[in-house]
Amino acid sequence: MFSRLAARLPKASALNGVAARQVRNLSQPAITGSKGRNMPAREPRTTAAATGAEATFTIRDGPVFQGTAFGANTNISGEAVFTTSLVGYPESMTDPSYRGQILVFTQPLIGNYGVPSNERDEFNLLKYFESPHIQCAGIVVSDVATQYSHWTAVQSLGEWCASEGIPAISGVDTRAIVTYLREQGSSLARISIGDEYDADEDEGFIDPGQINLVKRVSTKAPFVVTNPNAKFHVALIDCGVKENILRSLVSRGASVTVFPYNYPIHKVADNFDGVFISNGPGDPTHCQETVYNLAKLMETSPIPIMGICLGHQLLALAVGAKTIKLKYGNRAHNIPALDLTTGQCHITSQNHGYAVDISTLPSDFKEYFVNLNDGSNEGMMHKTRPIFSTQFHPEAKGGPMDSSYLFDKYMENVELFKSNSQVYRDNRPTQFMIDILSKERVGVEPTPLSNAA
Ligand SMILES: NC(=O)CC[C@H](N)C(=O)O
Repeated sequence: MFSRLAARLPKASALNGVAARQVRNLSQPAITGSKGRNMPAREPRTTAAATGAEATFTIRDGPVFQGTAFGANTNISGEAVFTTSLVGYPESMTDPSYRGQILVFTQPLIGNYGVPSNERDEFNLLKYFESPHIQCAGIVVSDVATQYSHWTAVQSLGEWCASEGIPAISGVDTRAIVTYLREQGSSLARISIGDEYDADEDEGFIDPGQINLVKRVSTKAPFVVTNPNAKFHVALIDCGVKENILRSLVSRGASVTVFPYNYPIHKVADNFDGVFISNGPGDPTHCQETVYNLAKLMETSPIPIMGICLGHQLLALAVGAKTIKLKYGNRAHNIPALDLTTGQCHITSQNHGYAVDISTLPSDFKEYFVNLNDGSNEGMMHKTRPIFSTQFHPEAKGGPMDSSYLFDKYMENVELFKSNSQVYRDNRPTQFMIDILSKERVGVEPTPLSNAA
């Protein structure tokens, strides 16, 4: 019914942006003894800045755009995708879900509020970034601001890109690029610095859709984000988790143990009050181990589960549904999602190229949210058990906080599960947990992609 309704609605213009709202300021008790979030300092990249050099943005089998470089002096290729968000470039660029992608901004002026510091909050989580490094392969903007002004800014966008080894191009017609991508669908592309890109020297275009990117961004060993006043302990499957997902859980009274994406979670779920599946890059069908583990988990444990974005897609695959690749995806901070249980519309933050094919959902699940722009699926829930997931990002960094109540809903499920649990647990770590707590987070460095992943 709602898909038909959505089909009748006029298509919202992709450029019809609404300013993102302020992110809530969380004031929470100070944390002690937090382990694992101290990523090893990274050696500065050797790539030099290419500021002012000629640069080319080439779409495979498509148009070529000449512009000016303002980031690192290096050539890359990847999937060209566009975001219509007006603000939040530091958050988007550090979101691991953008790994392997060249991010085209439709907002014409980017960089005017600079780049913030890597300051951490009371939970030892990054305050202004969603991971310690830039994750997208490169960026494309119409007009880059070299002068910046903001109380959190410590450097310009160009300086940041150069120090992180990320090429960037400005002075190109991003409207023409987006028009092309909307008509042809998301395409492989290349940023080349210096002489015009020579097709004869084509090294091939890297297709991130063919690579298991989750393996690259997931933690290599379990680590814990501690809330000293935690009432609950949640296990999170890290497929490329954003800092604000961790913060959204920890600030609601949970300590979170973060596991590698392929950790056999069903074997350790007994130690936890809830399981959470994070966002992440690439095609969900690459994560077959995670899908298997989740299916086993749901078969053997009544534990509450919540998933976001890739987490939603993996949960859907685990219950036997299918995922599809969208023509060009949804990347914006103002996408309307209708809650089918209440009839309320929420303005949501999104970044995805794949979606769940809702017609393949098994009968014990129902659709939870639907996208009012294109009718695509935005979430699902189990009909009787505390399991639900969303395609959009309730943690919304950046973006509107309309749907942050979903974390409250999850924590209610976790609380209920814990209080009904037969085994008394006082939040002191089990021997299993002590073993895990002794490990630090293993840093995950951005590495250049190759098709031979
Ligand atoms: N933000 C995400 O988790 C993205 C999920 C998935 N990689 C997609 O593009 O659909």
